[in-house]
Amino acid sequence: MAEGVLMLNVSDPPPSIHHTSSQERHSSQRKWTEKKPGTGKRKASFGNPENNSAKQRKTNTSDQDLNLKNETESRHKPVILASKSASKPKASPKKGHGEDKGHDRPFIKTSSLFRNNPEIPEVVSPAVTQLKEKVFTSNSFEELDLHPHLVATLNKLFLVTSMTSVQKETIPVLMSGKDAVVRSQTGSGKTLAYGIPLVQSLQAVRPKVKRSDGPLAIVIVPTRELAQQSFQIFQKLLKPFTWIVPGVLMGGEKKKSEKARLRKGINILISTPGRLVDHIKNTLSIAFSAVRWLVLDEADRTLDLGFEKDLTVILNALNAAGPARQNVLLSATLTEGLSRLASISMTDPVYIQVSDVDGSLKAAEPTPQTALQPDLTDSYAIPDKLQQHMVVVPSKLRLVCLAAFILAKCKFEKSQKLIIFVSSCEAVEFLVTLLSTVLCGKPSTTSKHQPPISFLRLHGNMQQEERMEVFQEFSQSNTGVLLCTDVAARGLDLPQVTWIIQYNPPTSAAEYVHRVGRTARIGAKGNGLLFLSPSETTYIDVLAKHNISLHEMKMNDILSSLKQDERFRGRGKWDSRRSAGAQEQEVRERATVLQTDFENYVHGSAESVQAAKKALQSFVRAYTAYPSTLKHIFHIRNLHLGHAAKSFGLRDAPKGLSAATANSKEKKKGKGKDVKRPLKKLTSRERVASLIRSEYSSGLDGESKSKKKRKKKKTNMENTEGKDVMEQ
Ligand SMILES: Nc1ncnc2c1ncn2[C@@H]1O[C@H](COP(=O)(O)OP(=O)(O)OP(=O)(O)O)[C@@H](O)[C@H]1O
Repeated sequence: MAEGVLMLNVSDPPPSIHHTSSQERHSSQRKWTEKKPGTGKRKASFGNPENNSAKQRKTNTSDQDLNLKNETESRHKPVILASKSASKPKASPKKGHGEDKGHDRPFIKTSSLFRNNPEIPEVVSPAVTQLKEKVFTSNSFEELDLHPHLVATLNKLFLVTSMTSVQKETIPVLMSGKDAVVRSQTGSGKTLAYGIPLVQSLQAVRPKVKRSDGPLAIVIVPTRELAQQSFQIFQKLLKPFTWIVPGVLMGGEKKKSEKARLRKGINILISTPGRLVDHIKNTLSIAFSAVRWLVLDEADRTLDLGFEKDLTVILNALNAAGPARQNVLLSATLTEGLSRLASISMTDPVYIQVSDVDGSLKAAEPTPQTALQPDLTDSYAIPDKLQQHMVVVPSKLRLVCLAAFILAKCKFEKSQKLIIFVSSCEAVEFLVTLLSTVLCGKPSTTSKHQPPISFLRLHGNMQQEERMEVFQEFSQSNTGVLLCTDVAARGLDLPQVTWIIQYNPPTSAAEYVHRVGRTARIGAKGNGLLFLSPSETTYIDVLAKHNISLHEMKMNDILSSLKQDERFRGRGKWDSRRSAGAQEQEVRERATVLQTDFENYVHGSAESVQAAKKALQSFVRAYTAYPSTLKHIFHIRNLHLGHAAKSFGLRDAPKGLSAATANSKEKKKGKGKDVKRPLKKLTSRERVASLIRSEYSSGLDGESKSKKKRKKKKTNMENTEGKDVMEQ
């Protein structure tokens, strides 16, 4: 069996699984059932980091049990969610919730949130020298030998005049016809760094490019939203050059209409890898004989486990058909592994990356050892104005801590726009419903006219049309909260995001960099907050190895913001001159009221209990997907199931939770198509690949389902793609 895979099967005797409320008070020794290779099933008592010694517990037992009966009964009514997109969550509140039944529902007391938690360790973030990269240069686009209409488009449509560092280095290299490997920080303008020379080169082709020439450039990106975003950038860049037609292919769109567009002709083809492979295999009219540019944006992701095969098919198809072409690889986190691909698919590429000396970007001409400088490949440049924070939160308190943070930002501060990264689609669905219902459900007594917080969701299991709607809605809004999976981690340029919250830690330092890079773009300010449980705090050492340093925020400071919200007042009458201990007690009481609200909502209907269990299960499954290099930090045996259950509003750890069953259900739906074995038998690399595929799926798997549901009207894409629209 793979390293430390947890057996949490229904067949296991219940006492082996941790439970929270009454059980935890009596069991000082918690036991997991774990199977070790060759030893058969055995029961083992682990030094669970969340399993406190009696001494540690003493520190947390000062709080009283709270009699919350009056406070918690009928606390909130289910509401229609605040925003259009968030108004359609799957597990929407329905009759049957305790709140609807009012006094009929028996009161169930929330077990103490603040007892039996692991001690929060002292966290010392190692000192690191952060790699800094200058964003802007004083050089203007006029200095380059670009078509004047292209320069005018940049000035008037993109409102940009001076080049960023990565543009200054990359554009001349690509205009000279060379291949390039480009690494520069998130939000530094890499899209235009390849888009400008690409358009400059195609507009100069004589005789003029015709639609019927088919693709001259192929741009591969990992997600549909990024494909759409890149397509829109090309539409703008090509405004003066109406004879060159851009087009996008991506999962979730009607293949038939994509085929028709391919037949008519697309000159700059932007696609997710899976969808392009599908057309290579099934669309006769796709021809690569004219392709002279290949761009792999977010190249490290595109080359990742999940997409490796797709990329091989694409490269083979291009190599078989096309003339010599220019190749470009770009990302904020290109590592040395990329050099391998560069060496087989590129000709003497120029490496462009930040210099550690002065923060400027440098282009390194090919040498016999051409590669990203090994001493720099592990260090990721983080935007200068990005404030990075972390908070250590015991599992039981995660949900209230997240909720308190959201309230602090979105209710008591102005113009805050948050992205919250969560490890699974099911958990995103569940949390959006839970948070929007509980946090917006009860009218505030202090601010009656305050608009509700807008919660949106984005993940790989959503219908394509809705994904696009959410993406556009969140892009255009000035405030709100987007809960999402890593499907939104790469490349998306969402304006004015003020906070990135990583509620579940990412599976690599590179993913950390991309997630947090959705804020502080192009010289703007931004903030990041990483949630870690006490057993996960050594993750900061992993990040430090990549020159990433975080400042600690205290959980209690976040929770204290609940004091501003009268809805969570509890039963206490708090004196303004009270002692520090009394203040702490007030915070605890308010947090408990909020947790009780969550639990009352969840246990108010069988449907929401089911949704919570599903979300918990998917969280556990995602926890098994951390790569083996991080297993010493994120090991499933470190999870306390009862405490984790609380963070999904469940009063107790559900029985019969299995890390494997979620995967087998996914199999039936056709996800993880390359992996035939049950999840528990997969290697950790395969588990990561399987999860990545399901998140970044090009949409082929979901096609039949989406076909049934999709309306007949033409999609935005079909209406806006192509010459006709660009001429409008
Ligand atoms: N020269 C420039 N001057 C001002 N703004 C620019 C310039 N070039 C690009 N931008 C803007 O910077 C933002 C970020 O650009 P882009 O999305 O290309 O970054 P990126 O480096 O690809 O980021 P990521 O690594 O996250 O994909 C965009 O809003 C873009 O319009």
